Amino acid sequence: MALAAGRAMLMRSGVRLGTQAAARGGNGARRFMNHRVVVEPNTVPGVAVIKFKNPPVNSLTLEFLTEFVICLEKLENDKTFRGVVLTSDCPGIFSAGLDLREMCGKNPAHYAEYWRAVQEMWLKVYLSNLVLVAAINGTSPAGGCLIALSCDYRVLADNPRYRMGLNETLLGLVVPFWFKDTLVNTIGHRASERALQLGLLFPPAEALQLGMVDQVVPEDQVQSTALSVMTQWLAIPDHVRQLTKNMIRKATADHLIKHQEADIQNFINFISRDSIQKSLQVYLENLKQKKH
Ligand SMILES: CC/C=C\CC/C=C/CC(=O)SCCNC(=O)CCNC(=O)[C@H](O)C(C)(C)COP(=O)(O)OP(=O)(O)OC[C@H]1O[C@@H](n2cnc3c(N)ncnc32)[C@H](O)[C@@H]1OP(=O)(O)O
Repeated sequence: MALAAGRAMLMRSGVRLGTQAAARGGNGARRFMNHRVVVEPNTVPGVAVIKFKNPPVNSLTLEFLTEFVICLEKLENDKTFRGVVLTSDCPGIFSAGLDLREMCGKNPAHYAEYWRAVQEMWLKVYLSNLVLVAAINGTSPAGGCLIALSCDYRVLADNPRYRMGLNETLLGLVVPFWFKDTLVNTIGHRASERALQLGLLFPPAEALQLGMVDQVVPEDQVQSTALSVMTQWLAIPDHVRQLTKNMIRKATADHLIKHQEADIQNFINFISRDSIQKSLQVYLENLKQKKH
């Protein structure tokens, strides 16, 4: 249903589905390209690399979210793939999180469509049958951090400029319960309480200490490390690993699935408030100002 809506949206925006450019790379591997998400089968059999390519900062626009979900779905349905590495094609930035312009100055119907796309993306990543390893080669606040937290394993580049965390309170936003649940499941209750209230963004050493990431490695080794970790995960038969993953994650996902419509309505009510719109505009303005 969501996929169908996404396809319709992409058709409206002029993106042709089923006609991804396919080219052969130097090693003979096929390389699929959408506009904003690039999928590269890798040298590790059964593993694809998804590169986020939505410059300048890989913000999670409606179109990006739709392409990303369709890509994951295609890989899941193609039985030659068992694992995916998620990484970024934008230097220094994994993802800047939800696109602030999607949440500013729009109408309730747009907010509903956008929030449903955010929910569907999270459910798709969180419950994926594939092994997902995040190769975090840049900063990843808020929604960007959520994507990484929803993977099975996280490798972060050792660069003190790269920060990770759920910083929603710094934007005047209340973190959705399923963002919170994902963080609590990863770093525990007490650490989440502090991180979420203060909107903390952690440098690599602290992210590692908290358990927000599993490994910190030199920047030029992020993808190769993610691929070698993948080999270990793929040594486990898919069906037992998938059933185990589902058993662990189902309750968290079901919480959103059960309250999906109420969560959309809550988002619309919250984001439409004048005070929230004002603080998002100020935040965007501050991002612009810091350049001058
Ligand atoms: C009930 C629930 C209600 C609400 C829940 C809503 C949940 C929201 C979760 C989120 O994900 S909110 C988004 C949080 N993201 C951030 O706070 C990141 C903001 N961006 C930055 O801190 C920086 O841009 C950066 C560190 C990612 C990159 O810095 P730098 O390389 O210096 O680039 P610029 O800052 O110059 O940015 C370039 C360009 O991109 C625009 N931009 C940046 N982030 C976003 C974004 N998230 N959405 C839309 N646009 C973004 C920025 O404004 C610049 O645009 P110009 O037009 O000025 O070039």
